[in-house]
Amino acid sequence: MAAVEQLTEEERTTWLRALPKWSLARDGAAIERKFEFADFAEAFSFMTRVAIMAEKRDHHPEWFNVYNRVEITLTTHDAGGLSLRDVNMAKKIDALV
Ligand SMILES: C[C@H](O)[C@H](O)[C@H]1CNC2=NC(N)=NC(=O)C2=N1
Repeated sequence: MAAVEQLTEEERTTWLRALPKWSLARDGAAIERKFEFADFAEAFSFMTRVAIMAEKRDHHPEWFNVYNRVEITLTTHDAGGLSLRDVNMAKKIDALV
C-alpha cells in the first residue's frame, strides 16, 4: 500500500474543526469519541456497521465497549499518527449515528 501521510499540526487543527465531537488524543497522534446508546443491542449494532465499513476501507478502529458505551480511537498505524484516513472515517462514523 502507498505510504499514508501524517497530518501536520496546522492540518490537524483545521480538520478537527469539522469534527466537533472528536478530540485529539495521544499528543495529536489520534482522535477519539465516546458514544452512548440505549442498550447493548444498539451499541453492538453500531459496532457492526462500523466494522463492515472498516473492512471496506481497510482502516480499522481501536475501540472499547461496555454494555451501551463505545469509545473509538482512530489513528493510522502506517503513518505513525493521524492521517486523512482517520478524518474521513470519523465523518463516516458520525453519519451512522
Ligand atoms: C496491511 C493492512 O492493509 C494495513 O495494516 C492497514 C489495516 N488497517 C489499518 N487501520 C488503521 N487504523 N491504520 C492502519 O494503518 C491500517 N493499516
